[in-house]
Amino acid sequence: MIEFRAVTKQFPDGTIAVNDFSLVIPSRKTTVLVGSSGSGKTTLLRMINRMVDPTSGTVEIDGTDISTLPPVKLRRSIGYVMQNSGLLPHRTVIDNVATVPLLRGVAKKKARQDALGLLDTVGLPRTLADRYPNQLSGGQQQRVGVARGLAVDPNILLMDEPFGAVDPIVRRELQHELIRLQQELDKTVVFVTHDIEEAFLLGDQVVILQQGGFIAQVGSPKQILSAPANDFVASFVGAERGKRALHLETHNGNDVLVDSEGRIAGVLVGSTGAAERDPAFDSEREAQGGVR
Ligand SMILES: Nc1ncnc2c1ncn2[C@@H]1O[C@H](COP(=O)(O)OP(=O)(O)OP(=O)(O)O)[C@@H](O)[C@H]1O
Repeated sequence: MIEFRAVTKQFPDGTIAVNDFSLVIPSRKTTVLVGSSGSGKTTLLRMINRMVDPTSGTVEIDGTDISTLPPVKLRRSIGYVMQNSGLLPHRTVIDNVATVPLLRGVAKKKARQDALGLLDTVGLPRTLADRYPNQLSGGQQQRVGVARGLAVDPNILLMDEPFGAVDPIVRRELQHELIRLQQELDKTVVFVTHDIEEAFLLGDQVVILQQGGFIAQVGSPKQILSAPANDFVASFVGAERGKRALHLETHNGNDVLVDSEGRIAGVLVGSTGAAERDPAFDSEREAQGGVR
């Protein structure tokens, strides 16, 4: 469990990025921080691995105040995946994935072997192992980024807009891969996005933020969709804009996210998942123009 207790971050230029923020992030679930640009999402994420330290307040992991832990050691024990994959351009795929384990002293042969296994995990063919990042598609690069984030077998995986730079179809593929991975790996995932649809698809817990890291609402997608806490949340969810208004429907016993034009955006995490394998569901999706 990760806990923020009354955390404030003021940068040296006086900007208060996060003001008196408190939140419990449960273990082995996906928590999504969603909000518009500048609401403090990245700052909050980076406080979990001490890339940023709070000005006041504490961040705890499993009851330990992380300000008492050495930052580099902490950082190397937590997976971090960022937008544009953050891969080192002059290193091959396999070397990128193995970087942190090597830094932590894992033998070269084992680090390489483990890295090949991680390519399997994220659905990349091993034949890509010796390519350089610029020889991969954007989606493949992001998968390598996820493999690298998983390379130290972390309990916690931080993801900062990891799918923000890829086209919508690849983005949807990566989102579904992440749902699959999460069912398999059972990590505590903290995911940042400005896309509410992505937040609802991936999050067990969704945190809607306003400027200064002010929590407009926190809850499961179902709770937020069925009872937006205030006008801000309602308009963020799209309830008042009409066009992209999201709502829940039940299909084959699953909670399905549907937009105002009747298109199915996906099956909510925590649903049984049966609909994704149900041919009836596929034909229904096709009839509605498919998953976007
Ligand atoms: N190093 C810094 N120095 C000064 N101000 C900063 C610094 N980093 C972030 N900020 C400011 O803190 C606020 C929150 O920034 P942050 O990057 O956490 O927001 P965000 O929600 O992740 O935004 P985005 O979606 O655009 O990435 C913004 O006003 C930003 O300009």
